[in-house]
Amino acid sequence: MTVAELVFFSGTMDCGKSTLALQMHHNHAARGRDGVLFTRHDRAGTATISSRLGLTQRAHEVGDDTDFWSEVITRRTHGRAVDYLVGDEAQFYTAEQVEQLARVVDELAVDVYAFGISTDFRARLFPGSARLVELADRVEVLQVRALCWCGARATHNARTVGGTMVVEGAQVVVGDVAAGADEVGYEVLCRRHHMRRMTAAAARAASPSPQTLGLAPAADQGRLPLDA
Ligand SMILES: Nc1ncnc2c1ncn2[C@@H]1O[C@H](COP(=O)(O)OP(=O)(O)O)[C@@H](O)[C@H]1O
Ligand SMILES: Cc1cn([C@H]2C[C@H](O)[C@@H](COP(=O)(O)O)O2)c(=O)[nH]c1=O
Repeated sequence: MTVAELVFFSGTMDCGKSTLALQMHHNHAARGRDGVLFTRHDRAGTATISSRLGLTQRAHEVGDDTDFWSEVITRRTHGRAVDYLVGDEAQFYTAEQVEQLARVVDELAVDVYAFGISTDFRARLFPGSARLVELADRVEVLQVRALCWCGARATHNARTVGGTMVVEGAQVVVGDVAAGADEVGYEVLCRRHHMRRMTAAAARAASPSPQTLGLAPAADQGRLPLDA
């Protein structure tokens, strides 16, 4: 008999979190464990967990009024086992909801696997992610590396409009890394380029063909492309 855990699987956007969430659910369900899926504000729409690899699955949409303790108790009262919860887009959960998740682990012996980005476009922790870092038994960084345009490991999420990084705006704006030219989008960057606000488009503008030369743009002067 293992002790239940609260695990926070964290990484930048587009590093495979939702894919792993659905894989973990599949593997646990295949062994007869009873799990419940939750998400909040998935790009693909309400009450959905979607992976860029093409998997999608229905899930329960978390709202401000969701109480994870009640969610488990109600199901158990109706005869379900509820062995584990999978929570995607956990950065959007409230700090109080993360505390409910910790209580579900400790007092109801339910495993909780939470997936989300840690920091927003300004490199500030989301309140839900901050509480997860504070309370989780383990924080797991995903093994698949999302890469900055320079080839370094991407560690930060930039918000872009037409390829230009913006630093003003609401903390929550649902979007994707593959956004159209005039849309609000996102791009993953290493810290160095996040702090310099140097997106791929900005790097191209600074030096038209850095990849051809095998050198970082002059304005950047540093790591070689794909020197991860
Ligand atoms: N066409 C593709 N071929 C192979 N892998 C892909 C493709 N598109 C996306 N991926 C993989 O899917 C990952 C994104 O998975 P996803 O679960 O949607 O990420 P997250 O939930 O972290 O934003 C990418 O990092 C990449 O490894
Ligand atoms: C950086 C940042 C991201 N978001 C949104 C954008 C996406 O809808 C999700 C992250 O989804 P993914 O599955 O990890 O790709 O978060 C946001 O609202 N605010 C931000 O600062």
